[in-house]
Amino acid sequence: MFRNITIIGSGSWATALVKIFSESGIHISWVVRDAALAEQIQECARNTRYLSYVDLNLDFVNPTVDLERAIHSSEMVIFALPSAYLSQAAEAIDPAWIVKKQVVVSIKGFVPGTAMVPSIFIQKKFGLVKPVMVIGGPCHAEEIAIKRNTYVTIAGTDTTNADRLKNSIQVKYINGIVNNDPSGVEYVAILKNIIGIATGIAAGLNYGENFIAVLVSNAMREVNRFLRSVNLLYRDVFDSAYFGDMLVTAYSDLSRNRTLGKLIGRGIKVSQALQAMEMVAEGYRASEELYVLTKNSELHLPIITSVYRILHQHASAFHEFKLIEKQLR
Ligand SMILES: NC(=O)c1ccc[n+]([C@@H]2O[C@H](COP(=O)([O-])OP(=O)(O)OC[C@H]3O[C@@H](n4cnc5c(N)ncnc54)[C@H](O)[C@@H]3O)[C@@H](O)[C@H]2O)c1
Repeated sequence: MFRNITIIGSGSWATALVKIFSESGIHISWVVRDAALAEQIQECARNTRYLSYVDLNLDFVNPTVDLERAIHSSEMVIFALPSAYLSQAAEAIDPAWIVKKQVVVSIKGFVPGTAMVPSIFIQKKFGLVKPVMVIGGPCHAEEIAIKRNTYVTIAGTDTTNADRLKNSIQVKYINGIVNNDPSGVEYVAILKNIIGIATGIAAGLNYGENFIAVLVSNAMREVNRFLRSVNLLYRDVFDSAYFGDMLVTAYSDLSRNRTLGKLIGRGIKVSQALQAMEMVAEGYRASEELYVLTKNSELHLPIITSVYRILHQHASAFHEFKLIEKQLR
C-alpha cells in the first residue's frame, strides 16, 4: 500500500482522486494552482472551485503550492490536470526530485505540440527509473463525488506495482481493474473524447438513439483500427478501460465533450460553443492533433475525420453527418 502521495492538479478529477485516496487513509500532498486556493481548502476542507460540495478530511490532505516539498515527502506522484497544462507543470519540477518516484498520470489528451500521450511524455521528460502508470476510466468525477459504484482502470507495464496501487484504494465505491497497456488506455481516452463530440453533434442535429447506437459501434471500429496501428499488443477492446470508457463519454450528459458537440449540432458556432463551456473539453484539441498524426496514414477514420473538419475547418455538421451516414454499417 502507498502511504504518501502527491497529487498535482486542482480541477474536478484531482479533487475526486484526493477524495478516494484520503478516504483510503493515505496522506496526500495536494499541489494546487495558487496559494489562495490552498488557503481556501485549508479553511473550508473543500475545494471551493470544483466539486465544492465534497467534504475532505484535512487529517489526510495537505493543500500546498510547494512542489519540491510535496514530491520529497511522497512515494508516488499523480498528475491529474488537463493535458494543455501538463508541460507547464512539468517544467516546474526538477528531474532529480522525481526520477526515482513512482509516477502516475490521469490525463486524457495529447501533450500539445508533441503528439505524445502523457505517460510517454513524462517518462521521457524525467528519465524515470520506474515505468509510468495510468489511472483511466470509465469514470466521471461527479459520480465519485457522490460515492457511486465505479470501476477505475489502473494500467502499468509492471503489474505488481499496478496491483499495489489498486490495493491502496480502500473505499467501497471504487473497484480497481489492473491492465498492462497504459498507453493504449490513454489513446482510447483521447479518441473517446472525439467520439463524445460526435455523439453530441448527432444529438444536437436531432438524430435519435437508433442512429447513435450505430454511430458508436462504428466509432469503436475506428478506435480499434487506430489502436492496432500504434501498438499491436493483445488487448480485449471490450474491457471497460476501452469500450466502457468510450460509452461513458458517448452517452452521458456529464460528458463535456458530448455537451460541446450538442451545442455545435444545434447550430452554435464552434468558437462560441467553446466559450460557453466552463470546463475544458479536451476532444477539441485532440481532434486536431490526431488529424496531424494520421493524415498521411492509410487508416480509415471517417467519423473522427468529420469531427475534425467540423471543429477546425468550418465544415457543416449537417453535411458531414450526411457523409458519415453513407459509411455506417
Ligand atoms: N472530470 C472527470 O471526470 C475526469 C475523469 C477522468 C480523467 N479526467 C482527466 O483529468 C484531467 C483533469 O481534468 P479535470 O476534470 O480535473 O479538469 P477541470 O476542467 O475540472 O479542471 C481544470 C483544471 O485546470 C486548471 N487550470 C486551468 N487553467 C490553468 C492554467 N493556465 N495552468 C494550470 N492549470 C490550469 C484548473 O485550476 C483546474 O485544476 C483531464 O485530462 C481529464 O480528461 C477527468
